[in-house]
Amino acid sequence: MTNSTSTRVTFLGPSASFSHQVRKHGLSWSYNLFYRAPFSETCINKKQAALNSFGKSVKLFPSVSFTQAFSAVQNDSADYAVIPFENSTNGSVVQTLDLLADRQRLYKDVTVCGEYFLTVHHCLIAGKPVTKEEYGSITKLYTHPQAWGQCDSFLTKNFTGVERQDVSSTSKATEIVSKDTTGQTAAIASRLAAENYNAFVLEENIEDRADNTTRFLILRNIQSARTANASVNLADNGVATSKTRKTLISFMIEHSSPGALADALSVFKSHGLNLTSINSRPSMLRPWQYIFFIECEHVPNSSIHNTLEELKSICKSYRDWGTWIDGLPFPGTV
Ligand SMILES: O=C(O)C(=O)C[C@]1(C(=O)O)C=C[C@@H](O)C=C1
Repeated sequence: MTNSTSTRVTFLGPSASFSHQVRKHGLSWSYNLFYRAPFSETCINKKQAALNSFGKSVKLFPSVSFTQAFSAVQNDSADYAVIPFENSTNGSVVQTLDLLADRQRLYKDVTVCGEYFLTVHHCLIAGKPVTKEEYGSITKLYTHPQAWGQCDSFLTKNFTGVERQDVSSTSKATEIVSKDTTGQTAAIASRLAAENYNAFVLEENIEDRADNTTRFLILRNIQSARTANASVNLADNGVATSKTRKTLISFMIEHSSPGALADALSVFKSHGLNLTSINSRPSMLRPWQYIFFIECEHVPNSSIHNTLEELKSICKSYRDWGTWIDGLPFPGTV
């Protein structure tokens, strides 16, 4: 697929999805991933230097689904995958949580090694110019399921009762509507996607909130020697050392035991660890049993290992998804 000297990064395709833009805009995640002490502190462009020090060029390739991106990391055909985890307006990306639940143990070597926050601005896009007065001619809308909830007010105001078609990505939605010159279909996607598929932006910034932001996780294969140096290196003495770390774990508890979840959570409390997210998905073993996902933040070189060992000892099943450098530029901001 690509030559072995390039770093292979997969994203939700086709071109110009938001996942793709993480890599286009987001050298900073590669900065966090690839930052290693050996390169010169005097480099003018440290981000580029980080990439150079990694010694590889980056080859991007699209996956048709998040499932395919997870598989690409597991079977070592991608070094990294960029996967949306949560959106500040619409909440958790359930498809991603279901892959992280990994009920069939298909992704046993997949681990999280970084994160990236992308401000997401949506546009209404069509294959021909349509004025606001003509919106009534649009009978079908296309986008990724996550985007509907991010543009709810706009859709309620302008497109109540109009058919909605889920598609695999916002860029796919744009590709579809770009071929329709009747003015009867429209997509919700980025301006970049409209430009990429020569489609028309009918309206910009249709998201409910101007601060609409999606957090993406960066995945790698824990067995891969190709990316071993890119995992969060807790021994580094560079910029990265001072930044907060995040750790994601998934676990199941004994559901019939009263207080089992409270016991699990109190492990974090007793070690003074702040939880930054908590999610659950059905276990699929029995109705009303859940897999829980917890993220906590901690300072470098903290006793996180002891905390996790304690948690593991009281859980029915347990998985450590990895530790990475907090991607927020400043606490509480994006
Ligand atoms: O469809 C895309 O463009 C994606 O990258 C997926 C995705 C998501 O699943 O959250 C990413 C960012 C936006 O929140 C909307 C869609």
